[in-house]
Amino acid sequence: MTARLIRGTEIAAEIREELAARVRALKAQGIVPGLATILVGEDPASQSYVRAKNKTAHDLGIHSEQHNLPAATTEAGLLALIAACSANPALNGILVQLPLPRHISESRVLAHIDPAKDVDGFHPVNVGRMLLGEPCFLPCTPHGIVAMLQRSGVATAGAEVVVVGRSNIVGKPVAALLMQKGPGGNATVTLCHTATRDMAAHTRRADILIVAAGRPKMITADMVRENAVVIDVGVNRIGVRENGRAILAGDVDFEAVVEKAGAITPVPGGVGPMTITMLMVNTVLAAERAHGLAE
Ligand SMILES: Nc1nc(=O)c2c([nH]1)NC[C@@H]1CN(c3ccc(C(=O)N[C@@H](CCC(=O)O)C(=O)O)cc3)C=[N+]21
Ligand SMILES: [Mg+2]
Repeated sequence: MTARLIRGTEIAAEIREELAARVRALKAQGIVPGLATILVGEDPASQSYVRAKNKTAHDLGIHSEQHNLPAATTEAGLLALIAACSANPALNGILVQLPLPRHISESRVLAHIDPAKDVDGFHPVNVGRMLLGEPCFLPCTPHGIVAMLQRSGVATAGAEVVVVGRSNIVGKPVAALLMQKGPGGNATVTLCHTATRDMAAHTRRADILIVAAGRPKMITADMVRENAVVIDVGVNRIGVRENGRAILAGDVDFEAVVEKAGAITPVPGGVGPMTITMLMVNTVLAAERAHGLAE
């Protein structure tokens, strides 16, 4: 049997519809949620992600401003812009697109964002609160994955979840969310990485396999349990079409794994659109919190 497709595009659209109602409720009180995106340099993939974020914000009626800085921007210059955005009451959310140029310290930059406006959930205070299960901004991709599982009826309680990849923006936080006590959590989580011995022995035991390794098609069918739920976080540009658009591949060998899994996310149209939508969720939540309308 071919796996059921978990369509991020559709789930994200459903969430955005609910969000639009919250934006309307805020506007009825004279509140317009505001998002600042900051991009340093001219990486084409980063440019297209940031454009997509601003467009989605605009479509939802969220005020958004895009700051494009040259690659040669100094760290001090970037910190000054972040301080200005942090002090601007019209802005509820600040997103600094990663990766940053090598001469800028990502950790210093992320720690400079007001935690109350850290809609990416990357500030150390939000990372700590997430681990403690306290109110915070959840990082967008992990939050999107949990929302996607919940809305497609995949039970996580008691499930064997295997995460491949230990990045700060996906692997570590998605493992933390799924092991948390409560709805959307309660899973038994294993995290694999480049030093894991016999990775396939772990992945084959997974009821839910989440792959965020950044290696195109690394998960082959023999590594997947029959009827497993497979969440593919990879967005690898593996070539260019004649029309100039990138050819994308996930970290999962989709054509083979779709025949073995019970459910699978496509690339594109899977986790990616969820990531952008959860950023909007956090921006609206930030606006609600700023006006005492949410915890
Ligand atoms: N501060 C920060 N926050 C981020 O959330 C962040 C970041 N930096 N740096 C890079 C990663 C990557 N990321 C993606 C967002 C959307 C898609 C997405 O929408 N992908 C489409 C395909 C889009 C395409 O054609 O490339 C899809 O999968 O359907 C992918 C990847 C956010 N990131
Ligand atoms: Mg099957």
